Amino acid sequence: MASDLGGGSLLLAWQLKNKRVLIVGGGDVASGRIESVLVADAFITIICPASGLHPLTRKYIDSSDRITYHDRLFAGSEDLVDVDMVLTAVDDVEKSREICDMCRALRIPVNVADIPPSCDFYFGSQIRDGPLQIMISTNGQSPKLANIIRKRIERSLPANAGDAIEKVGELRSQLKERAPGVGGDLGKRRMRWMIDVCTSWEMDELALLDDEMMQKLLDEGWENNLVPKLEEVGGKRVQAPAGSGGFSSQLLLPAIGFIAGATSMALVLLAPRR
Ligand SMILES: C[C@@]1(CC(=O)O)C2=NC(=C\c3[nH]c(c(CCC(=O)O)c3CC(=O)O)Cc3[nH]c(c(CC(=O)O)c3CCC(=O)O)/C=C3\N/C(=C\2)[C@@H](CCC(=O)O)[C@]3(C)CC(=O)O)/[C@H]1CCC(=O)O
Ligand SMILES: NC(=O)c1ccc[n+]([C@@H]2O[C@H](COP(=O)([O-])OP(=O)(O)OC[C@H]3O[C@@H](n4cnc5c(N)ncnc54)[C@H](O)[C@@H]3O)[C@@H](O)[C@H]2O)c1
Repeated sequence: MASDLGGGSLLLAWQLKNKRVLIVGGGDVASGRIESVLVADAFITIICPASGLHPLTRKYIDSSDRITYHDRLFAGSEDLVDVDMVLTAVDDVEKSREICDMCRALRIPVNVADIPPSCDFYFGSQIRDGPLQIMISTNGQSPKLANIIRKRIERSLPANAGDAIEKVGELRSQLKERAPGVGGDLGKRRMRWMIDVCTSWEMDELALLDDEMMQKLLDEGWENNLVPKLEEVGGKRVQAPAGSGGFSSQLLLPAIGFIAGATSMALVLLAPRR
């Protein structure tokens, strides 16, 4: 119901590839920002006196060709030219506010680590497993609880979710090459078939897909509008070690854990603000 909506933030997977991110500050918090931004394939400029660099920040500067480093204090709006995003993590509240005001005037999205009202977006506690990305946000209420909840969710995830997603991604792109086009009846059939594959195969089975199996799945499955089983495309289930409770319980327990993790995350994300 529309009247129940509000009080949250927009959750997105922001595509930063080859965009320019300015990080002001080089301490502990900045080093975490650098990692988050490098994962997203952006170009980074760091402005911070060398005396304030955290060892991790120094390591990133020395090892990444995506980072341009300036050994000085933030100089003013000339540092904001051609910048797509600004992250400040400095121990100087007045300077932080000043940088935020300049960014807002230039309409550059900005995050100020120590002043939530000066943030256009917040960071969150992150889980990454290949293409799987989970962010836990408490919408500014309790970063430490976000960190604790992340650890619980991490423990409950299926071991090979990242592999399964990668394989399904490959299958999807091969299917789109075989049956190209956007929208229309073909698009609907493509989506229906992908949904059927993902729901009728277990996560462990999807993680086993190789090129040959994908080819068979497309030749025999997609072309005939059906979903063959793992064995029918030449795959073999991995035998559970003796005494482990067998294959189905091996799959079932992580699945229950995942649903619990996802539910707890949803509860956190949807919890009303105080
Ligand atoms: C999730 C995480 C991501 C990351 O930074 O990468 C993150 N903070 C993390 C840790 C952490 N931060 C702080 C503590 C000390 C304990 C505590 O205060 O709880 C710890 C815990 C620790 O260090 O273990 C202190 C703190 N944080 C903020 C302020 C300013 C303020 O609130 O006024 C103060 C000083 C408060 C004061 O002076 O008292 C503000 C923000 N911190 C956010 C994110 C955004 C909201 C996230 C959300 O709503 O969930 C937001 C709003 C802005 C932003 O940073 O984007 C990362 C955990 C990653 C992980 O380990 O998994
Ligand atoms: N958002 C969060 O998760 C979070 C967590 C902990 C602390 N904080 C807050 O974030 C801020 C940064 O924390 P930190 O632990 O990285 O601090 P820090 O002291 O380790 O680092 C601050 C850095 O800013 C640099 N700096 C100061 N003024 C500058 C300027 N004008 N131009 C360029 N660089 C400048 C310093 O040289 C230093 O490298 C603090 O105010 C802290 O209270 C935020």
